[in-house]
Amino acid sequence: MQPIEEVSQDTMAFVVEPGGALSGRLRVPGDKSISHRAVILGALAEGVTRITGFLEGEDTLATLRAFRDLGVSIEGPEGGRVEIHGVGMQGLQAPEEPLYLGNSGTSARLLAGLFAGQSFDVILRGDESLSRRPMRRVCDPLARMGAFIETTAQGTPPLHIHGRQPLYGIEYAMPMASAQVKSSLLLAGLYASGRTCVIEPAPTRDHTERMLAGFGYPVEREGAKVCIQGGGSLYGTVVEIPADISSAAFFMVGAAIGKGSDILLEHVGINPTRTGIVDILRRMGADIEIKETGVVGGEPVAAIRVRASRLHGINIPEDLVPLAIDEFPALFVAAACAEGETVLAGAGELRVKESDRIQVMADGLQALGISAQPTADGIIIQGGKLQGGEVHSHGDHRCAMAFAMTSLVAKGPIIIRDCANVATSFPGFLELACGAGLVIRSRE
Ligand SMILES: O=C(O)C1=C[C@@H](OP(=O)(O)O)[C@@H](O)[C@H](O)C1
Ligand SMILES: C=C(OP(=O)(O)O)C(=O)O
Repeated sequence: MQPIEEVSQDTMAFVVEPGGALSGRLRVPGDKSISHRAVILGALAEGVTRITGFLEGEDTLATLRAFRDLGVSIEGPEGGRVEIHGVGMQGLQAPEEPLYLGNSGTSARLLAGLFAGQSFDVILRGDESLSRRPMRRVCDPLARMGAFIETTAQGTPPLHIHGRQPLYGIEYAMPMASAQVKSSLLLAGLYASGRTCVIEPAPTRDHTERMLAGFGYPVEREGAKVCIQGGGSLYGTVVEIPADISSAAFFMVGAAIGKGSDILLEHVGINPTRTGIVDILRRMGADIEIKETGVVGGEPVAAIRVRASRLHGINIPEDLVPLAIDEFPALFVAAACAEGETVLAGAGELRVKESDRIQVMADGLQALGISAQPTADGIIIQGGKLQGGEVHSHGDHRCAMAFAMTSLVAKGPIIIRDCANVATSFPGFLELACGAGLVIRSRE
């Protein structure tokens, strides 16, 4: 295995030229959340799991590498295909070294839950950004289940997860709407005695629950409460992963704002816990057509057509926030191009993602001449004319790709700094964006 580059190469910039329009048919890479879960459950299953559409991005490759380091035999990925020879619930082996998870919060939080129930110790580490992400949100409830996990004094990684701790099922009402926290506890719950129940303050993505069922593990849902009984088994299966709506989101926004644009995004996952972007853009006046084309791996998929239209500012309903949580950098760009004011509140979680996405986007939009006022848990954006200029993504993949879309309406060239992490969720973004009509190149 190649040595892993632990210090991010923060030198890569995108340069985008003004103008252009998006057109054609695009298929963005596989869903990141579903790809992580397919590897995790495939590794724990009895028998072989065959995955297609796997996201070959750095985040999901970090999860895959972690299981190889725990003795799981995994073939691929090659063209999105991965074959996992599951070792069963008790078959993971102690890793020789700490596991390096790069930029991936999902890997750190989900694996913390899973490893809490093992018979060996594991240390989880990450890059600069992951080393700042809050982990008490999983470590505290896991401790209530009997886990023993050490963090830094700030509650951040590295995480030292001590094995050989008997776990007990609990009922936990999450203080924040987080699919990572829910999934972490459910994975620990597989190893706990009794029932583990998680209550959500608002619906969050439910890929873990759907996929557990797909691997033959019963999951009960009663309203906002999801429960599993520990001690069962998972069975290898076939998992077809749809294109990631969070990656499609950049092109949805680009097509909505770019004069003359008309694109068709193919085979996109439209799980209702992920489609907040569609609801919000439609409320802003976007022209979006959705043609459901089937269900793959327990997830609904669709072709999404977006044509340019005049957008107007809105007050974003708070109940849509968890359903569009990763799409706000792109939505802020839509708001910057809309007529009037867009107000977002109840989205404090954006401040603890790969970057403080409220501040980073506000700074960037201001640098491009837009009035963007951060608040404690949101932002107020006045639509206006975007100028050219220089913005900084602070190593945040979603901010980098969102800023790239501003070129469709900007008056001058834009330099976006620190874009290497785009590969964490969207390998091939530059080529796909170029092919669709964005005038974009990278610069070292
Ligand atoms: O469970 C998941 O796969 C994810 C859940 C969300 O995080 P939170 O659980 O922190 O909201 C999201 O932002 C992240 O990109 C992926
Ligand atoms: C927040 C994200 O991912 P993670 O939490 O896995 O780093 C994201 O991809 O936008």
